Order: sequence, then C-alpha cells, then structure tokens
Amino acid sequence: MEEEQRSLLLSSASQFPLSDGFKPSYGTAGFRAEASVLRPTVYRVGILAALRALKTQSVIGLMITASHNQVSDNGVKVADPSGGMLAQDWEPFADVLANAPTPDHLVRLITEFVEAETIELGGEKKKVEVLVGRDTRPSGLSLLEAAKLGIRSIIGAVAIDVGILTTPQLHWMVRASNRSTQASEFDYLEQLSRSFRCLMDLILGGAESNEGDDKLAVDGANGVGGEKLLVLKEMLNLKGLEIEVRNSGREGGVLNEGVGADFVQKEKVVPSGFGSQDVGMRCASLDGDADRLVYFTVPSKNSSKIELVDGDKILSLFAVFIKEQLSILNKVADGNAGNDYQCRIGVVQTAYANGASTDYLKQLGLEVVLTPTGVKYLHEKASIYDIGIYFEANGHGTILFSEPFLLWLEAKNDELSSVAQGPEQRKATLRLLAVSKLINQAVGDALSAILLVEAILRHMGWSIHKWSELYHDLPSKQLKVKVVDRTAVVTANAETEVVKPPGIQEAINAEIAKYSKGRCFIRPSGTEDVIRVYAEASTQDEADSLASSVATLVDKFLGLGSS
Ligand SMILES: CC(=O)N[C@H]1[C@@H](OP(=O)(O)O)O[C@H](CO)[C@@H](O)[C@@H]1O
Ligand SMILES: [Mg+2]
Repeated sequence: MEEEQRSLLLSSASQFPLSDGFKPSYGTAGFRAEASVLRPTVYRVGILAALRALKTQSVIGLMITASHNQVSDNGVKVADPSGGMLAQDWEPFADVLANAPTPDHLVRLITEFVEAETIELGGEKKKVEVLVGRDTRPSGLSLLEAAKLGIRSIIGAVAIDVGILTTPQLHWMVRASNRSTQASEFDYLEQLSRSFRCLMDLILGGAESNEGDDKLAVDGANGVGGEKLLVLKEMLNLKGLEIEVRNSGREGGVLNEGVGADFVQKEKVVPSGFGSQDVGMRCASLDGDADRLVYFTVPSKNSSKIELVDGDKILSLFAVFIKEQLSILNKVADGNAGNDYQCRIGVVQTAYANGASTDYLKQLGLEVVLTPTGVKYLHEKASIYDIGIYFEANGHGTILFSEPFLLWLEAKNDELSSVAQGPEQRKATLRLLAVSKLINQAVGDALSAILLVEAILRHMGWSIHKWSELYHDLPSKQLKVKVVDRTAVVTANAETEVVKPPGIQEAINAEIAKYSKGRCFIRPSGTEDVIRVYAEASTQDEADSLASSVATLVDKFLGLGSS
C-alpha cells in the first residue's frame, strides 16, 4: 500500500475507536445495533463499499437504516452493482473489518484483502462512486458523516450523498446507474408511475374501476416510505385509486412504534392511526425503510386484532396473475402461433411461509423452493428462473424477470402488433412487460408492490376479502427468546432443523408430535439478539401452546438460566 493511502487510513481510523464490548456481525441484512455504538462500524463499511466499488469498477450503494427496529437503533448495509445485496463472499471481510481492534490492525487487514482480491488502489483509473442513502432516523446524519469519511479514506472512491430514501430506492438507483439508464430518485418515481398507468390502462381499457372499492389506507410506519408515497401519489394523479397515507412521519408519531409492517404482521394488532372507522376497508402497512408490505383489514368495530394479508398472500396474488398471463400467451388463437418460449417460473419462500400458502402454490402447479431467511438467499434463488417470484411472509419480496425472457416478450409484442389476430395475447405480453418495469428488479419494494397489488385486484375484480380467501392460513405463532449466546444454535435444511446444540431438535420433535398439523422450528435472528420460535398448528390455541412449550425448551437448553 502506498504511503499516502496508508496515512490517510491511519488518520481517519484514529477518529473511530471501537465501541467497548460491541462485536458487530453482518447478519441477515447488514450491521444493526443501538445507534450510539455504530459510528466506527459505519466508517468501516464506508471503506468496504469503496473497495467493492474499486474491485467491480461499478457504482455501489451504502444504506443507513435499521428497517423495522426501534428508532434508537440504526444499521448499515451495502448494495452490489446489480442493485442486490453485497456478495456473500465479502461478508466475512465485513465482519473482520468491523471488529479490527486498532487502526494498525485495520490497515493490515485491508492490505491483505486488497492483495487477495487483486484490487488496484490509487491507480490511474477513473473515480468510482458510492451512493449513500439513509432513512429518517435522527442518528442517520452523524452516521452519514462516518460513512463518507470511510469512503473517502480510499483514494479513488467518491461518496455521493443521495439523501433520505427508502432502501429499495437506493438499490434501484445503484442498479440503474450501472446499466447507464436514468438513475435519479425522480427517474425511479417516474418509472413507477408510468408503468402503473400503463398497466391500469391495459386493465381498465378506459373504463372506470370498481365503484366504492377505490380507497386504500396506508400505514407509513412513521418512516421514509410514508413520505415517499405522498410524493408518488401526487405523480400518479389517477382516477380510480385513492391512497390515503397515515403515519407518514409528518404527524409526529414515533418510527415503528405501534405501527408498521413488522408490528402488524407479528402482533396482528390494529396499528395506531387505524380503528373502527376503517372496518372492512383495504389497508396496508409499510416497514421503516419501505422494503416490506403487508395488507390487512379491521374486521369489526371493537376488534383490536386485524385480519392479516401477508407476504405469502401477496406472492400468491402475483403468482395467479403471472400464471394467467402466461396461459393466455400459451393459447393458440386463430391460426396464430402459440408460445415458442418455455418460460420457467419459480416461487421462493422461507420456512416462515404459512404451510397453507405453500400447499396453495403447489396446487397451482408451481415449483416452490425454500431458502434460509434473508432476501439475499431468496433473491439469488429466484434469479435462476425466467420469472422468479419470492416473498418472505413478512412482506419482503419481488418478481424477477430474466433478460432472455424479456427480450422474447419484446419480440413477441412486435410480432403481435403487426397481425390482426391475438389481441388478448398482445395484452398479456404488454401486461407482463409493464409488470417488469413496475416491480423493483433490484430488491423487494413496498411502494412498487402496492401499485402492483392494486392493479391486479382491479384486473381480477377482487376485493381484499376475496383475495384473502385464496386459502386459509394455518394458525401460527412467533416468539422470541433471549439466550446467553444465540450463535450456539446452528441449523440446516433451510433452517427447519437444529443441528447444534445436540438433543434440542429431538425435544422439539417430541413437542410437535403432540399437535395435529404441528410444525415448529427455531433459529437465531440475524437482526436481533434473540432466538426466534415459529409454530403452526390446526388451532390458534395449539399454535400458541406449541410455540410456548418450544420457547421453554430453548430457555432450558440455552437461556439465561442455563448458564
Ligand atoms: C422472522 C422474520 O421476519 N425475520 C426477518 C428479520 O430477520 P431475522 O434474521 O429473523 O432477525 O429481518 C430480516 C431483514 O429485514 C428479514 O429478512 C427477515 O425475514
Ligand atoms: Mg425493511
């Protein structure tokens, strides 16, 4: 390493001594912790992002957010050139970098890594950019400064502050920048509104939409998503869809406190700002950085519980719609040639997917695969299909289209425009093309997913109730257990089985065997210092009881009392 580079790193690193006792780990979705300990971590992730940009000679993203965590937490993650998550083989480096005890250690680690990865430091090549975004957390500003210092500590890297954004907006901008397409926040909003209008035109064909079912109330979690949805709503300026944004953050509520997709999905309780006035209405909830979306209804006036329409049902709705378009394309209409492309469609879920949803999707004839928790795994799996649809039950997901399939669709569309036959096929082609532009191809995105759900419900002529009736969720329960060391739990088979500590899986199996339709698994959270317990059974009481007996087992094997 050149002396200039070395001294730049040593002097910036000395401003960020490690926080006592904090051992950061990259986890399910980047580093997360109480914001006050995170400056050194964010500074080091700045360095990592700059190195990644040099290695790939591409634009990289750095997002400062702790998503659904409480407002006093924050976090940081890196977006790769494709707009997806940081390549997994760089995560171990992220961990050691974040934990390097002194500036000297840090420089040594970087020197070794740069050599191993053959990254050219301080070369004559053109400057590389790291886009830095943040959510609305008050700690974001000071962490932004730390990130910029980290990025600028690598000669040849430039930090670009892109301001307050949703996580999916930043990922989208990174992807677009590297594809040399229009890549500003305005371009993102333009693309969403244009493709949504196009889809609605194809669906409504100039007709007015369902009388009386035009209204959607959205819980913005008092975070960045609510604010951006207000802007998007102005741009849509569309008859037939009235979006009312609540908990936008403008009214002064606290981020994620009694609001937001995580709260709604896990607690199944009416969020603040919603109540008896909303009985029967279509409602939706975003999480703190707007990469998750769930729908819900308030079933009756005095109910504190909601009827949840979760990520699995959003996935099912998307799957039904996509399948319908593909079968229209496959029809041989009036001498018109049928589909000459064998489109491979796949659905990706995690063990948290409700068992009823997996059964439903399989009954539709779809290929369903399970991966471990975390969108980095789901996204990777979904990308092997021509159309890969992935969703976590908590509402994070998207639809990926392969380049060859999109090229085929474009060609098909041209071909069909010049023949009189097959207007339905042409519409199906156009609908699929519009979906590929509306839905965020970089990462799950609550704003684009809301627009797609709304368009598909119009297309089907379905109310939220009709949609919710696609299948009936098996009763489920999730619990968290504090333990001495959550890393003591090691799982296999997409996290459905515990291999360490010995004996616990057998004990869990013995509990499951007591329940009809019982299913239960445990895994260490990657975002919180807990073990998560998930249970399903044929009644709510049984699911609750299975979850709590397994939580007791976890406590017995690993809990604070067991040390
Ligand atoms: C059960 C659950 O909802 N887990 C969430 C949560 O991860 P954990 O590793 O379970 O803490 O946060 C992740 C990031 O948002 C998300 O991908 C994941 O689905
Ligand atoms: Mg999130």
